[in-house]
Amino acid sequence: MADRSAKFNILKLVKILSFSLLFVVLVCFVAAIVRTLTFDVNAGLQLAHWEKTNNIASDINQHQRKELLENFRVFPTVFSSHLVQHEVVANYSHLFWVPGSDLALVPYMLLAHIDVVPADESDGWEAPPFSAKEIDGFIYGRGTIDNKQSVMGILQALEYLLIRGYSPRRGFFIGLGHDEEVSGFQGAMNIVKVLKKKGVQLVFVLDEGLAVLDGVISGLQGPAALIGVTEKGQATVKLSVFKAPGHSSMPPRESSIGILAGAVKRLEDNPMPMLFGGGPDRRTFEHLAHKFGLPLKFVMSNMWLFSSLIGRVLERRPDTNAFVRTTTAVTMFNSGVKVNVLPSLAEAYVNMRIHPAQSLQEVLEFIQSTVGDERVKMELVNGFDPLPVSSYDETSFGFQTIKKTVLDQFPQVTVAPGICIGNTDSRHYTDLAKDIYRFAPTWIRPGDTQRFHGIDERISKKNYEELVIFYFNLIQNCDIKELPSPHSAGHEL
Ligand SMILES: CCCCCCCC/C=C\CCCCCCCC(=O)N[C@@H](CC(N)=O)C(=O)O
Ligand SMILES: [Zn+2]
Ligand SMILES: [Zn+2]
Repeated sequence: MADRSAKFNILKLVKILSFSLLFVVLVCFVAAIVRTLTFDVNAGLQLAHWEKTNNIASDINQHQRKELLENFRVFPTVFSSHLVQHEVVANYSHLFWVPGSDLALVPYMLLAHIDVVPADESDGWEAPPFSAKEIDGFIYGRGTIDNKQSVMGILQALEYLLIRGYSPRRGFFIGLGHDEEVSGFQGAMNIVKVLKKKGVQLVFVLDEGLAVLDGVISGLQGPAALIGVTEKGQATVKLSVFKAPGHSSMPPRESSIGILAGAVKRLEDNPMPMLFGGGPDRRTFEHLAHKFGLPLKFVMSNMWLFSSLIGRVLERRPDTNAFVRTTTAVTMFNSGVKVNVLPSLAEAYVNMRIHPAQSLQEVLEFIQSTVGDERVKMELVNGFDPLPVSSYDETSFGFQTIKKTVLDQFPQVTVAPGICIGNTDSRHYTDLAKDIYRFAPTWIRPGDTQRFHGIDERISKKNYEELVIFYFNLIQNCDIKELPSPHSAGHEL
């Protein structure tokens, strides 16, 4: 009898538990649906009352459109205006200072770099890489999207503003580095030294980096302007194996090349863990969530449940994979001088880009344990941690002013914070500015991400003009004394 009653009680308990579980699942499901329908972390300041400082119209007439392309190198007004101070730093880099009329306003700084990575026409370019040849409305050439578009865009915008009688209320600096592609140790670092000596502090810095992605994020309706609020860290590690040299007719069981190749293969076969979901990468997708159709909108609005699923999808393509983990790239491999000599030394360079959720130290430990062979020596050539995350809330002057400028010009775009997957000169500016952003409105469409440091780097004439207008408007927008209050959104009668 007691047995039957115990059995009955257990059955009852199981029933109650099942119902409770079902109830909890149901509540979660309803909450997730409600969240999907209402989720929009990106409503922002767009409806607020912005002080109007962009009083000079940005129209470019037919004559100027022609001149804009012809005068690709010439900015006579910038270099002759009494408003602009210019100095050459470290022999080749340029620093400009345009003082503002209101000394109480903290200046900002625009950055770009004039150097480029090498390019070889024989790699298969459609046009010679230093010809700036125009094909179907695109200018082909090394540097057109990394980063001459910003160098020229900033200077051309300033040229137009000065011609049209502009003088800023908020002062600003322009820094054009000459060695960004080899880490900016001369250009950016010396510009920073000059500014530090003058005691300069900046309200924000805007450098190259992310872009307007159009059709690059699968499922997103419309283009996304991702503003880099941090950038990945980097570790360049040299791996080397020494072995006694000798005659190739009497080889040992393992050569220095073979041992090193095994180490490199282990690194490629064991990617660093997928880390999507903990930091600014998650915020990117939360900002974009309302621009996905169902069922993706449901997924993006409920990152607490689906972040690992999103990460798994993003890791499938090299450009989006870079967003979700520390990447491993073997970029150089050297050994051997003659076909019948066993080489004593084999060397390989591994370039890792460190996700914001990891540190340089963790990455070095990972390489060591993955290589797992004492014969392979490891040397850190250059490395640094991921950069601090800049502000992107509604009180963030730099982020909101850049966002407004983007949205005024491209209303169809959704703006979101992002992680810059490459490195920039701006990483040397952390002592001068708390807020550093990496963005230019360069339009990147499917297939374009491979053009960075690759073949057929190009920019459309239309996009170049848009860049000029962007900087033209941004400079004027920065003249506001402060951001509007988020509560000033217009409801008055
Ligand atoms: C879900 C988001 C997907 C993100 C897709 C990636 C979009 C790609 C857009 C822009 C490409 C990023 C290029 C960043 C600029 C890199 C500048 C550069 O090349 N820097 C050198 C500097 C150096 N030597 O350290 C670098 O190697 O990083
Ligand atoms: Zn660059
Ligand atoms: Zn580059």
